[in-house]
Amino acid sequence: MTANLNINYRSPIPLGSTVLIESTLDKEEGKKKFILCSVTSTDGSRLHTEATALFVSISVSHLLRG
Ligand SMILES: CCCCCCCC/C=C\CCCCCCCC(=O)SCCNC(=O)CCNC(=O)[C@H](O)C(C)(C)COP(=O)(O)OP(=O)(O)OC[C@H]1O[C@@H](n2cnc3c(N)ncnc32)[C@H](O)[C@@H]1OP(=O)(O)O
Repeated sequence: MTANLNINYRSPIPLGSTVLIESTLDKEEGKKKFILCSVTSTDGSRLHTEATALFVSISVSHLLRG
């Protein structure tokens, strides 16, 4: 489940562009997973977007709690 999501838009992406999206697991602490993500031009020369996210593992009962 997404607990936190931060996105920095560094340069515009022209309509119709093909981009490269890379995401990596930065670290894991128990049920917390910290993810890094970037969107670049396909040759990697231009950074469009970078993001960090925290995902927390949950049980089905967490969803049912509402
Ligand atoms: C680079 C460009 C990016 C774009 C790339 C293009 C690709 C595009 C594709 C995709 C786009 C992205 C798509 C994302 C879209 C997201 C939409 C959704 O995901 S909709 C769901 C929204 N999320 C909720 O509704 C959760 C609501 N919150 C909850 O249910 C709970 O708060 C939950 C599950 C998050 C945690 O609750 P607990 O009861 O299980 O656990 P507790 O004890 O509160 O927290 C566990 C640990 O996590 C930390 N924690 C929790 N929330 C935190 C937070 N916000 N910041 C920091 N730490 C947090 C706590 O401090 C705790 O840490 P300690 O174990 O003590 O070390």
